[in-house]
Amino acid sequence: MTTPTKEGSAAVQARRVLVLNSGSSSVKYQLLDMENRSRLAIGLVERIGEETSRLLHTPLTGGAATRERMGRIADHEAALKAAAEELAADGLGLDSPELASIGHRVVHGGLRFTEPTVITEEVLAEIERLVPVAPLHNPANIIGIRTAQVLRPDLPQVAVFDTAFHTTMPEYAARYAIDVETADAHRIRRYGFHGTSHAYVSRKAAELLGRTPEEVNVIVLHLGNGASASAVAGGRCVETSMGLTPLEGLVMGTRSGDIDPAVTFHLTRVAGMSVDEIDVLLNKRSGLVGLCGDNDMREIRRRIDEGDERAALAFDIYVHRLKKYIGAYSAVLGRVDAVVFTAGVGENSAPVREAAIAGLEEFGLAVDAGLNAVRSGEPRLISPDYARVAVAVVPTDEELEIAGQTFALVERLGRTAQPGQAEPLGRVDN
Ligand SMILES: Nc1ncnc2c1ncn2[C@@H]1O[C@H](COP(=O)(O)OP(=O)(O)O)[C@@H](O)[C@H]1O
Ligand SMILES: CC(=O)OP(=O)(O)O
Ligand SMILES: [Mg+2]
Repeated sequence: MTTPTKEGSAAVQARRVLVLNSGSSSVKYQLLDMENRSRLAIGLVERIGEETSRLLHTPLTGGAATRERMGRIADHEAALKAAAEELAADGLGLDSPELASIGHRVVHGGLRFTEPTVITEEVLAEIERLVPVAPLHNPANIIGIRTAQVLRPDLPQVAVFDTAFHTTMPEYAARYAIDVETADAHRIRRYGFHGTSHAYVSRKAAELLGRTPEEVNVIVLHLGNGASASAVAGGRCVETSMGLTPLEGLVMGTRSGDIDPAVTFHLTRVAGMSVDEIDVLLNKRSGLVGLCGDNDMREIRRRIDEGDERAALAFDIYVHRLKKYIGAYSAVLGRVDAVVFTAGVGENSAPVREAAIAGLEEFGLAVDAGLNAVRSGEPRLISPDYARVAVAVVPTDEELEIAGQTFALVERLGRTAQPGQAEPLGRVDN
């Protein structure tokens, strides 16, 4: 993209993309140069709204060190403004004519958004409409977008949706077996999340195997604080574990994953809990934290090493659920070329990977202890040569993927726009 300078004379190449990943209480951001797909700066604002907010900012050019700001950052708007100040202090301010676009991770896009989308008022209204099915995520995404629009009203803002990759799921995988009229009236179905990660990781896994994405069937296990599994056949998602909301499926840091839905009626009737209380219970006080009081796998492993039985049981429940999904998705795919671990737990916890694959030799799966113990930021195989199915660790990079999709879209639109017609960018609706 070419952007006029402030003087309106010579033009500079706008090749930078700022990526914003706004979570319920945090904002992660990265500024990337898409000329060579390199990072210029990365940062994180956490515990937004608390007295103990913290901003960590790392410039990646010029060798400067990480900077830390402690103390209350009231809301997502303040967080983003603080991040913009840090970037400006490194000479990477958002007012730069080199900035081509701001790419936003948006968690719930329903069925409508299957591609990266330039954000218009109408697109924002749709993201807003989906708040009830992504209450922890979409509101934060909306504030991130609104604040970025104020900071750079002239730039196209692009939404990249967690749900987009999963829209290829066949109807029989996406539809719940409940009354069709009720489901359709309220758009109740499996949407799936973490799609940007599942897409990126499944593609990288094919590369690791020396094949094209079209040639391989893979099971991706995205194990972060939120966790989800997906079955990807020939580059297309055919099944995933998260559902209408990011609550279903695997055991997560604070979310229960699969339970009998009748647990909710039961709690209403016998414990007198309200719907909102049950929502908090299942989303924030369940999963690993509900089982043992900790949601960080490092801490859980440390406690297990000290003989803590609650931590050991939480670990076993977490791994048992993973194993069930590996088995189920092996059946769904018929032939599996690779099982791939990614995100914080998947990339770093050798004990989780070992335990999840243990006993699956009949499925052609095995882990080599030596390879599994290697720590690396690179995609790598951890299965022995004799194993029929590869087991791999592939670090995810949602920000790079969002930046790539954002930049490709604004470049495409920049090319199709007529000279002097830059303005309609903001109204493109796809
Ligand atoms: N070295 C490690 N060993 C084991 N688990 C780790 C390690 N580093 C991070 N984790 C796990 O990864 C989780 C965070 O994963 P991440 O993908 O960053 O989550 P999110 O993006 O959802 O915030 C932590 O809560 C912790 O359980
Ligand atoms: C959708 C989801 O669960 O996201 P995260 O893992 O970032 O909470
Ligand atoms: Mg994540």
